[in-house]
Amino acid sequence: MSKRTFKIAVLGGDGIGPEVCDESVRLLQEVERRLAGVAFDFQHHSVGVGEYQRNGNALPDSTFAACQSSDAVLLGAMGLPNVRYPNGKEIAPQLDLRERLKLYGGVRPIRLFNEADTPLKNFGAGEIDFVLVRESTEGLFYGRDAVLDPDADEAFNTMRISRECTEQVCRLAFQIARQRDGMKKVSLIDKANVLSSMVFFRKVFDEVAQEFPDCEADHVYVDASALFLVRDPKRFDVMVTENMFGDILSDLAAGLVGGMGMAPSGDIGDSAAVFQPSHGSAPDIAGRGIANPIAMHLSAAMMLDWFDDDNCKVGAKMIHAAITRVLADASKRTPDLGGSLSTSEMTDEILQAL
Ligand SMILES: NC(=O)C1=CN([C@@H]2O[C@H](COP(=O)(O)OP(=O)(O)OC[C@H]3O[C@@H](n4cnc5c(N)ncnc54)[C@H](O)[C@@H]3O)[C@@H](O)[C@H]2O)C=CC1
Ligand SMILES: CC(C)CC(=O)C(=O)O
Ligand SMILES: [Mg+2]
Repeated sequence: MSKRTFKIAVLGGDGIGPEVCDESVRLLQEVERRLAGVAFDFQHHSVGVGEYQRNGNALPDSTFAACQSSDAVLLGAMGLPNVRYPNGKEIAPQLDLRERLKLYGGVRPIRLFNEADTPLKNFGAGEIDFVLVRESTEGLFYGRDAVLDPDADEAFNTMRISRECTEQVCRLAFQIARQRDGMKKVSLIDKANVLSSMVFFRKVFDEVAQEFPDCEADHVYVDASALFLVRDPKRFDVMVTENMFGDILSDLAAGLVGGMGMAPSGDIGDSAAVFQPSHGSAPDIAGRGIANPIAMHLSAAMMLDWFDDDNCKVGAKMIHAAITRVLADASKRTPDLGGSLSTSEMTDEILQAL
């Protein structure tokens, strides 16, 4: 039987990025061995701060071309707080990737695997379970190219909300709600009480909602949503919001289920996708082999699920089930969650549970 081959561009990046990314490649290779009919062709590329320091370009053209021609990109993390472009901003080629590949949908699932990992009281495994969908190519991040005038007494960044991206991201959110075994409810997180850009976002959301009469459409202001996430996360099924609000709320949401090491992500477009944890390069723990690889592994599972292939979907379920089994035992944790396992020991546990 001939195997279907998926070409995967692997961009480890900076800090703990390569540490967790290499572990996910190891996990995927084991999944590949166990699945009939699927092969993964991993192609590693150097990106991020190291590449910028060596060659002056954090995302070389050849690497971008490789990402374009791959079936998906697996990315660790990029950027370091102390390494900046001459204009003062951090090296963040992951944002260029999202924009250039038109990855409008930043899909960030939040799930509690074990009651031991949440700071909230009275929430058991699976009782915090929602998806935050963040528009990933515009919003307030659109203003990131604004040039700072060193002599000016004020600075501006523009928020862009386009009909095209808003329709796309809202449609994606409703499609996810439809597929999930949940309340089939999409909550728009906005600031339509203050910003006209958000009034427009809400108008487009309400129009898209008409296409999904089987789903409930809800509006929550972003400040109140921060409160509700902490007080009553069960009110959310799928949330959809602009780029910066989603960036902030997705870290808050990660904190409900054990922190950044538990928060996977996929940046989805119509013809490309990048899968990476929601966390950054974590320079405070980089180089010690103690990063939690679960967010990266769950992102890898999202990638398999996104491939239009039944075998890969089985592989995604295998990874999810193995992680669920391992995390059911609260003693199996990396130090961020109070345990003593290293990054590779945590992966070994998951491999054994596959
Ligand atoms: N997608 C990306 O590539 C992202 C890159 N960044 C960049 O990463 C750098 C560091 O940013 P921070 O604000 O410190 O955010 P961060 O997400 O890297 O770290 C925040 C906190 O979470 C912890 N943490 C993160 N991932 C972890 C893991 N897998 N296991 C255990 N603990 C983990 C860190 O140790 C730290 O205490 C910055 O240069 C930032 O711009 C930040 C977020 C996303
Ligand atoms: C460089 C950052 C803006 C990336 C980030 O924080 C994220 O993807 O969540
Ligand atoms: Mg973030």
